[in-house]
Amino acid sequence: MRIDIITIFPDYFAPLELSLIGKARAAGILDIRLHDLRSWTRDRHNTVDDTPYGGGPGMVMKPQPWGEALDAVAGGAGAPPRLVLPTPSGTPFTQERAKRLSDEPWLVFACGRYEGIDARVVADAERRMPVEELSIGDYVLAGGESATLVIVETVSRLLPGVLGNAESAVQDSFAAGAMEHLLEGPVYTKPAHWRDQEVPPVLLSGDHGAVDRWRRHEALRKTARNRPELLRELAARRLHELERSD
Ligand SMILES: Nc1ccc2ncsc2c1
Repeated sequence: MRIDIITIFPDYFAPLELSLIGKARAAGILDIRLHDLRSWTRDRHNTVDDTPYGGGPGMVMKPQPWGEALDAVAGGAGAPPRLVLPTPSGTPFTQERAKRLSDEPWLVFACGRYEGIDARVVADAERRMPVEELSIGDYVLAGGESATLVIVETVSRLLPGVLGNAESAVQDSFAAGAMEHLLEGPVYTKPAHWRDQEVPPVLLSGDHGAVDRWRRHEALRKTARNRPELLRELAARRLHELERSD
């Protein structure tokens, strides 16, 4: 997979040289390219923003640098990339959406700042490529860079060869499988006794069936406490499956 990231803060993406993603880049599994949006500005101050039409607070990112950046990065011959625009007003980014993005051969991320990017940039891009506006949650960030890091990490770890055998076997909280859609319960490692706390005896019992039951019970408890709506969705899904099988 090729990933292009257009941003005014290329250094923000230094973490993509580390760990699993850094190794995947070195192995040629991932081709991540960073582009400084200011390279496409025309004034001596490298201006990328201006005041919003219609008034209001903050600044809006100008269309001209973005239009020319997307022309240069995504405008070549051949199949266009999918443009991913992280924005608080986007559709929710989920593991399911990450799986779909991981099937794409080429993604381009447009990292907006300030109050956002002039809307004509997306309208212009949609004439040449699919565009996906994604939100990673309902809170205030300074821009799209941290969201892009989250999306790139989530998508990249799904690519063949990125995770080692050990990691890929891990049942992440939201991965498909026996605990699908449940949160992970507590985990333990050596020593069995630490600061007057014991590891739950069932985990030392060697009874794999009992361990599985205990883990599912703890996952249900954690989900009921922290994300009760996931349990309601799980119950509704199971009821739907039962009704279909009747
Ligand atoms: N403030 C904010 C919240 C969510 C989000 N997702 C992608 S960019 C962004 C920015």
